[in-house]
Amino acid sequence: SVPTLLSIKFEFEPSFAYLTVKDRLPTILTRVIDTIHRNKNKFSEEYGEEGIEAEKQTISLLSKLRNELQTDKPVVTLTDGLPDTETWNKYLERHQRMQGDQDSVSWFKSPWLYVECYMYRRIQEALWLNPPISDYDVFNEGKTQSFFESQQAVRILCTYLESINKEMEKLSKNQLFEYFNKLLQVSLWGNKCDLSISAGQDNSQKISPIDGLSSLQPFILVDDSNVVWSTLTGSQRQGRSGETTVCRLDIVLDNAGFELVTDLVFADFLVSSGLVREVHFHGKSFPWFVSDVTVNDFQWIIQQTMAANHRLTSKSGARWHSYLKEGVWSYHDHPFWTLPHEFCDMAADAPDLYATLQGSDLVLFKGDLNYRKLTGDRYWDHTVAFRTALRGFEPAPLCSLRTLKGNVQVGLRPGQGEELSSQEPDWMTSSKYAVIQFYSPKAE
Ligand SMILES: O=P(O)(O)OC[C@H]1O[C@](O)(CO)[C@@H](O)[C@@H]1O
Ligand SMILES: [Mg+2]
Repeated sequence: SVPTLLSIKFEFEPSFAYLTVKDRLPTILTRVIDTIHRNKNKFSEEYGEEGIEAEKQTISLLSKLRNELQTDKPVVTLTDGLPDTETWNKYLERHQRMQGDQDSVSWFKSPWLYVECYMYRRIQEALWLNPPISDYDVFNEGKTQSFFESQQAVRILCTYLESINKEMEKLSKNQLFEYFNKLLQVSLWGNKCDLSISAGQDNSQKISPIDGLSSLQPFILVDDSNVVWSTLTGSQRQGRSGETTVCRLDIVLDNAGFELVTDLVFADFLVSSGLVREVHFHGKSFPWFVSDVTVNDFQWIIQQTMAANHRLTSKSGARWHSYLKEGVWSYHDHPFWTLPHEFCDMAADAPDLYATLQGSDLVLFKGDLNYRKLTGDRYWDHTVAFRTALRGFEPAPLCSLRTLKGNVQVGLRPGQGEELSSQEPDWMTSSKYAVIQFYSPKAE
């Protein structure tokens, strides 16, 4: 049977979920309110009286939201009348029906995944109800700052990439496999740099992303990188016999800043090496979970890389820009990614997006939130098969690249979870451990 959803006050207090809602979410909200207030003059310069009024109204809505959260008030319907508003309100109704009455769905008595996603949607509602500051990205400062504070690591990575590109033609398959593995792991550990777990505090990349890889290897609990490699090379082989079906890769992105650079470097290597013909990137439709990538972040980081006063970094940026212009790379967003839904609901609730992913040869899911949605954020036993936890979500061969920052992990060996719990009680939430976890419906 399917285990229940992770809730906030279920097992024992303080759970990571409980501490998230009790401490980190209010901290994130306070930072948002502070950011808007600090930009009061900017809004009045840009929009005059209207800007000042919008700032005031938005802050009062966000203060009300923080109070509702901290006093465990019932979750309320959205009122901003946007395309996904009804979906959110229906989802609330569904939970209210399941829990029996209107007021039972409250901040601390609801599934963790739901209320955490709901908070970011409510932040957006507060802005969307107050044009002209509707499109203001309350997390932009943190995202740009974390990028600038990762500059040294960005340069090291682009220098490494350019050195590979220089000798690409001469590389043997084994050498190609070595570089593939390294850059896959760099993208994996890039996921440590999310600003939600740090409640907006600096969480940029300080150490060299390449040199540290071997010391991090023992912390990869599930490593399916070999199957990812054979999936890519398998698809390519068909291409080489003249059929034009070489691999299409989709990357469901997570955080902006350094993590996005690691994803772009990996995608660049796969295209330059001929392992992949095209890459489709999937981002969020609005600012989400503090640091998740939006279209503005995606374009900004490529521009910043192009404009870098470091020759090899700007060379990489220029190539990325040309990939976008030529259509080798494309950026997409879909409202489904900013809903609280488990991915096993995608085929029914977002059939267009499911069909899009079915056109891919491999879908990479970056990060912890995507993993929680892949597995339904439920109390699965650690030894349950990844396929079981996916509950029918199998649009294409897929792989999660995730550092553990939430209380769900499946596909472990018998005893592996218990052993980790005995050594480190917070092994699932410290982002010290990671997984490269693959599943292919084709393999079944
Ligand atoms: O950016 P990521 O890897 O999805 O991490 C998001 C973080 O936010 C959380 O929701 C906790 O607030 C966890 O999922 C994770 O710790
Ligand atoms: Mg994130």
